[in-house]
Amino acid sequence: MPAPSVTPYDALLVCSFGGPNATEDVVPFLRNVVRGKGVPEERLEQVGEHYFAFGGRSPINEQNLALRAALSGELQRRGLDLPVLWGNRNWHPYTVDTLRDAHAFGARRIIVLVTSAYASYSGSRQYREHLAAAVAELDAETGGAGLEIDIIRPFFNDPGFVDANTAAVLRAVEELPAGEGLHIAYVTHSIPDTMQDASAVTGPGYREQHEDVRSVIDAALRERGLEVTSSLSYCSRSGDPRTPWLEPDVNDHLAELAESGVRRVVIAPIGFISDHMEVAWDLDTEAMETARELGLHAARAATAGVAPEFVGGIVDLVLERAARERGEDPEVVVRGDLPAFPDVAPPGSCRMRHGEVTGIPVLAGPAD
Ligand SMILES: CC1=C(CCC(=O)O)c2cc3nc(cc4[nH]c(cc5[nH]c(cc1n2)c(C)c5CCC(=O)O)c(CCC(=O)O)c4C)C(CCC(=O)O)=C3C
Ligand SMILES: [Fe+2]
Repeated sequence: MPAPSVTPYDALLVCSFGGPNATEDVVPFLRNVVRGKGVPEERLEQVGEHYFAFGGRSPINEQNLALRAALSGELQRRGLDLPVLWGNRNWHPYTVDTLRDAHAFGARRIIVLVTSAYASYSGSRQYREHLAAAVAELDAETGGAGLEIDIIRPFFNDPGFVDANTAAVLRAVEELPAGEGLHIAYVTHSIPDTMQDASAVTGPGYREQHEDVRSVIDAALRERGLEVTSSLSYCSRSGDPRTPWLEPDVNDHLAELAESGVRRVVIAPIGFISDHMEVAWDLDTEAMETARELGLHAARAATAGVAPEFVGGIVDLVLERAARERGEDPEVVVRGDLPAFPDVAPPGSCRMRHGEVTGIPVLAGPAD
């Protein structure tokens, strides 16, 4: 077996959503996020209040810095020489600025970790539109920067991600008092039904990807003798209230669970990789309060964050892709029943945003 190598890459870019750092950032950040999206003003004001309640500061930036440091540490531990960079879609440091610096320092070929585990318009195609725009902007500035960018495939079924989530659910179960009626409420970000349908055109859809992870974690719990029931519900719905989004909402769902005799519940945010605002507000603040009001014992499972399994899995994915780019045929390991997503998805996948087909240029990459 050849020695692990990051060739042909010059850098790993962590490409994330971004979030405000201070009160005065909140409104311009939100404007960036919803530009052209038709999110009603009342919803924006509501979400603004969530950020203001946290002093105008999203936890997401510190979490991405921690992830960058953990990835750097793991690469160094394995003797791999690959700088790790960070850039965002919606707030500083913007991807284009990070890429401009990387290019000035001589980077030409960059592998990108998009910080969404699941493929859908929001979690994959939109990042590819964003990266294409950044590369085009640099090309225009430099008369052809010649940056080549590859994106790591969606990693929802990567052993590192799944194992980190399994371990987190097990720890959360231990926080609950002993007793009957244990339910694992897996939670993810809701998306419009049209976005769900589009995610399922060329491969397993967004919901189906989550169902796959749910069944792997359930099986791991049962293997340890835990009797559980489980479900998938959704948080953070946005948009026009008349537009259908994936349901049930986690709060409504908790009420149904309490009604049906569930007494102990683990809220497992498998849709998110860190405890950013959706988790801190929609789950830790709102859903946990709902659970308390319903008299449920509830514990929130940790997100993957910088769990060693997760970080190690991402480095494995970098090595896997690098090997393929060198023309080798590396082993590909997944958990669950779904296959690994292709490096470059078939044309037409995840095209639908809110019912309209987007005509925005994209980089070749996962989910299209
Ligand atoms: C699937 C999905 C993920 C999960 C995958 C992933 O992890 O990436 C995700 C993550 C995130 N979403 C985030 C923030 C926001 N998302 C919004 C709006 C929207 N999200 C959507 C989908 C998703 N979003 C959609 C379909 C919309 C409607 C508008 C549109 O079509 O795009 C809005 C506008 C206000 C509102 O209406 O909520 C905000 C502020 C943050 C940062 C949090 C922080 O600051 O800590 C993160 C990580
Ligand atoms: Fe979002």
